[in-house]
Amino acid sequence: MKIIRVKDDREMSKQAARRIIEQVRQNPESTLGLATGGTPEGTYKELIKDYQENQTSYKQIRTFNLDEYVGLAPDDPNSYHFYMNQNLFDHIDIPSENIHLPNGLAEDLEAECQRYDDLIAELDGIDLQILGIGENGHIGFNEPGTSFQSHTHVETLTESTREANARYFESLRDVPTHALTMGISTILLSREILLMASGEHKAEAIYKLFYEDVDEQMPASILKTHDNVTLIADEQALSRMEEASRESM
Ligand SMILES: O=P(O)(O)OC[C@H]1O[C@](O)(CO)[C@@H](O)[C@@H]1O
Repeated sequence: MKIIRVKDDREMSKQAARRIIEQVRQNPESTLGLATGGTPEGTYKELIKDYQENQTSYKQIRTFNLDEYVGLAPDDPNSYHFYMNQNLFDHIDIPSENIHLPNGLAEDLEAECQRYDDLIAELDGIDLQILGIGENGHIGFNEPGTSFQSHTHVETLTESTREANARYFESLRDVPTHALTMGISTILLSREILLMASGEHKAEAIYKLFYEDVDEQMPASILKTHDNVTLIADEQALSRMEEASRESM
């Protein structure tokens, strides 16, 4: 895993945006895998800025988001559909038919998961996948204990994830208990992965990522087996890992 160490969230966002823009320019028909949450917000702002200043076009780009809450409609302000429209899609020239997120309102959730995986495969997979990391090491919504062989599936959210994401909701009670998420094996099929982390609250997860074995209890640890992963992390997120490496010298 390649590591790019940056000063802060702003630098992380710029570095990630730079790589995404390069991908879009080199292959305007790329398929991007996108994430939600706090981590990629600055990156999406940078993409919008670049679109306005340099007219980088997304007309032929296709996107697949990692996850969506079960039970939230696309126009629900807490849904990841809404987040993506507000934070990126409404501000660039991507056609709506090129945008894909799992449908959290599907009547048959199992069939919806299968449809999502089939569509990713049909469109020849993901060229560049953006990932954040949960404080408990989750990627997408794959919580600790999820099989590394998992495909897109319904995940029961842990209390710690619901608490971490409650900041977007009126109260913890409103945070859905389940989500649809690309599985670990779905994520690993991406040809390139950009993992992003910023802030001290991510320091423990990043430390475990490097200092603990590849284990299903630490979902992000599987990324160490992929041959094209770059971690872009800021000083705070790297602090615990760097402290441990200093101590072992
Ligand atoms: O970026 P945050 O808000 O810290 O969340 C970490 C990860 O957890 C999720 O919210 C769950 O999918 C991701 O969107 C994100 O990458």
